[in-house]
Amino acid sequence: MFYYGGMTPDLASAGNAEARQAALATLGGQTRELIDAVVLTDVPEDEITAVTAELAALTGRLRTLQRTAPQSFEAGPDGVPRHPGNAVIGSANPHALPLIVESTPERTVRAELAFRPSHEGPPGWVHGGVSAMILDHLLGHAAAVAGSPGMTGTLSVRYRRPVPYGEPLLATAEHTRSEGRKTWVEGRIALPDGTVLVEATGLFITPSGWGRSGPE
Ligand SMILES: CCCCCCCCCCCCCCCC(=O)SCCNC(=O)CCNC(=O)[C@H](O)C(C)(C)COP(=O)(O)OP(=O)(O)OC[C@H]1O[C@@H](n2cnc3c(N)ncnc32)[C@H](O)[C@@H]1OP(=O)(O)O
Repeated sequence: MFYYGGMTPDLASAGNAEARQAALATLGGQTRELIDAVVLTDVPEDEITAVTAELAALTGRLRTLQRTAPQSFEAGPDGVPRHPGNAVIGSANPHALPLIVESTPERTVRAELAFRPSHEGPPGWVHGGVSAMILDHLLGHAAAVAGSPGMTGTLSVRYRRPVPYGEPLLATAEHTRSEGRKTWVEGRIALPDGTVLVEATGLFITPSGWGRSGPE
């Protein structure tokens, strides 16, 4: 089994932890809704001011108790690793889509996704850095399922066509080769008909301190 640091199958407190993660995921999802509402809102200025005041109060309530340690990778009840704080897959992170990555029996990875209005770069299209972030993560996941978890050393991205938001897309990636601690991976984001919009190659490096099971 592949574990990143801090991901421990602590079954004793699993029930409470699950309830808390579910609550945080719900908060994360509601905050995503808020972010998109802010991006798209056309309400009058006095309403903007009133909502801002309410949000400041809510922010203060959450800030009364803040954790200082990062959220770690952890095993979910189904044994699948998850990382609630992650910027790409984190259910509790409003910045995350969140991406849900599936592995295939051939050890490739895939994720159905739809970008949101808050991911806009050029007007009407997704920001190139956001596409790169998604591909970085997906390529890293492909390296991990191939047995070579690592950190991104190099990521090369080719933007073939503008990426729409609010439409279903498919991201896929696969391991191509490994040499020692270095692993090369390829991936792409495409329309449902297979038209490739963005493609990437990445070199992932297993840091010298890691075993096959991640940081030690
Ligand atoms: C069952 C499974 C389920 C799995 C389910 C969970 C899945 C979970 C998925 C998570 C997916 C996360 C995907 C996001 C991944 C990030 O976002 S990682 C964050 C971005 N990247 C970083 O922050 C990396 C920062 N850099 C570093 O930490 C270090 O420079 C590195 C990359 C670890 C390398 O350090 P090092 O181990 O000391 O490497 P070093 O000994 O200097 O060099 C080793 C070799 O690599 C080469 N190299 C080193 N750096 C580079 C570089 N940047 N470019 C090219 N070559 C390089 C060297 O030339 C050397 O080559 P050789 O001489 O051996 O031929």
